[in-house]
Amino acid sequence: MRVLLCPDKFAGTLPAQEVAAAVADGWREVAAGDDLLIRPLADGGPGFVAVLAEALGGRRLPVPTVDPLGRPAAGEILLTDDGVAYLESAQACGLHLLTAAERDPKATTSYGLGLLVAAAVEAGARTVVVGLGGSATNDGGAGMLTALGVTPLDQAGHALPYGGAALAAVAALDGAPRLRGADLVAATDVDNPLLGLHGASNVYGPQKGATRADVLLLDAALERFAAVLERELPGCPPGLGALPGGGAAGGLGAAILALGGRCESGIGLVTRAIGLDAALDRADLVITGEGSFDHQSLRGKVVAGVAGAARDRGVPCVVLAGRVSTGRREAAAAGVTEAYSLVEHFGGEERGGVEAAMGRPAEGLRALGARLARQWSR
Ligand SMILES: Nc1ncnc2c1ncn2[C@@H]1O[C@H](COP(=O)(O)OP(=O)(O)OP(=O)(O)O)[C@@H](O)[C@H]1O
Ligand SMILES: O=C(O)[C@H](O)CO
Repeated sequence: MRVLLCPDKFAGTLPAQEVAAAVADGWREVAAGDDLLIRPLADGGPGFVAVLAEALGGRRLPVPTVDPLGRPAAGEILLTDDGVAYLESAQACGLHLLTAAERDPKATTSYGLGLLVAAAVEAGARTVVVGLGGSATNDGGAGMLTALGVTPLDQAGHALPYGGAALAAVAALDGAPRLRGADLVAATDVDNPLLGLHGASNVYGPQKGATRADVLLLDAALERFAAVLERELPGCPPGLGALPGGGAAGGLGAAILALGGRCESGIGLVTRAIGLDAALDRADLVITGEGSFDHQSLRGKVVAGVAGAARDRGVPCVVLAGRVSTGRREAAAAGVTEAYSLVEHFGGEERGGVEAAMGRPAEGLRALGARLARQWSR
């Protein structure tokens, strides 16, 4: 039997590779002879580089960088033989790098991502693919641009402080981007535009700590910044504020577009790179999953995408998640055959299941892997 294991991360508890490895361990305890295809997934957010490194090979280069508050952070670039560098915004801008009290998109900066891009260019990359998502920043990529040699200035010609709020005073740019002709690609987790009701500040600002008043201020500041980028960067497309993907990672998508780059779907890029379609064609059972399997998952691109693709091929698809809150019927309509939760596995919410699920996720996934093998292996 051929089983395809292609989970997303369990945000906050386990990276996608460890989810897949734990389920595989459990399955093999019961049915060692089965053929397990392990293809962890990512959508541009945390884990993008690690997932691609496993699938593509190449050289992993550690690069010291800074976090959204300017403190040292560990970054990494994946360099492949064909001159493509892959890096991820979450390593420098990630929400997971801050405590809840530190979250403030008025002040957080994407400067650290600029250091990673600069290092990729320095290492000779001809194309730099930047995974976007899971960020704590809403600075329209202003910090990244600064690290690449383009400094936002106020009316008096002074460099602006870091953070999204300062862009309310942006009037001009100084300098030219140091990219040595490299092409930029944003691999985005969402296709929201930079501005407006569906834009970065309104939709993702609150999860980064923005109040209602902050959201209004940040959206207006980004509008002003977009006008400056359009006016001063020769490669910037018109109508920057409305372009799909521009609102990913607090407007980093728009900054990459402004530098003459393009945006594409992160999960689309990852599934192509790892050959997911071919793996699905060969599978007798698909196991996917994520931290929280909820109504958002059914509209999202990772788990819903896998389940839909499995259904199209008539292959059963099982979801394993930390918690499950979808109805059976709506999950079935999306192509999900069965869904299991770690919280239930550990006895349910009333019996300490949440603490156990959060504290010992790999143990629970191993047990669920064994249970699925007992049920499905033939
Ligand atoms: N081991 C676990 N046990 C129980 N719940 C978990 C576990 N790991 C993660 N979660 C829950 O899942 C949530 C994260 O959901 P998930 O992994 O689906 O990502 P997300 O936040 O929806 O981000 P994305 O949009 O990138 O998928 C956490 O906030 C937590 O509530
Ligand atoms: O980082 C963010 O702002 C969200 O994940 C959307 O890209």
